[in-house]
Amino acid sequence: MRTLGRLHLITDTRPGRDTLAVVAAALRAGFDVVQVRPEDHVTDREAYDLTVRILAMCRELDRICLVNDRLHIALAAGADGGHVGADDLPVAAARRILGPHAILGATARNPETARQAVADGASYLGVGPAFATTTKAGLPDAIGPAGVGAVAAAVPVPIVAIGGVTAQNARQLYSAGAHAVAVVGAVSGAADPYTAAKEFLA
Ligand SMILES: Cc1ncc(COP(=O)(O)OP(=O)(O)O)c(N)n1
Ligand SMILES: Cc1nc(C(=O)O)sc1CCOP(=O)(O)O
Ligand SMILES: [Mg+2]
Repeated sequence: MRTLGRLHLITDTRPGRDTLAVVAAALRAGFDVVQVRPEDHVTDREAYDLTVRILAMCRELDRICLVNDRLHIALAAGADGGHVGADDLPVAAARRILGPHAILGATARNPETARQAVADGASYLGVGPAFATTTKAGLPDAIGPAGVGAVAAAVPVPIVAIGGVTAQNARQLYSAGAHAVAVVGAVSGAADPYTAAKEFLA
């Protein structure tokens, strides 16, 4: 299995966002991983086409490409793995589908669910919301760097902190034990996504 990078871009396909241009800018700036996260209303065909295009961009620069929720699309496109949360396939089922070598991320918000996800086959955990965010509705309260750190201390797999992450607060999350951060709005919503992505590298 490939080493998981420390900067993950999650795609933003909301109206008004230029998804592919943002992905290109983040990859050019040095982001290591792109997670394709189609909106729920997007058809499988559209999600597949988006994944194929983003996967090609990742392959060109030898970066990792994951697919959120829709593991059949990850497999069909030949992506490196997928990510599941509480409303998706259970982690053990996701592992069976993806096979033993794929990267499989699972959302965990506390040490107990984190340990279970790892026992079930997760190779990394998405942990959050680290800070308040408006990108996704219905999330629980932010757990802060301390909450991220508590999960990191409980499991032996890499922790990817998510939710409200900016170039300014990312350091707190790495210091708390996160291996990586995952970002939507701080790059996608920036007037200049390339410069915004570069700020994370600094
Ligand atoms: C790295 C990472 N962490 C958490 C999530 C959230 O996954 P999930 O809880 O399944 O919510 P959706 O993204 O599917 O709305 C993630 N995608 N990536
Ligand atoms: C998709 C998602 N999942 C989260 C979780 O905590 O599970 S937070 C989130 C959105 C992250 O977007 P932004 O970087 O703009 O805050
Ligand atoms: Mg999900």
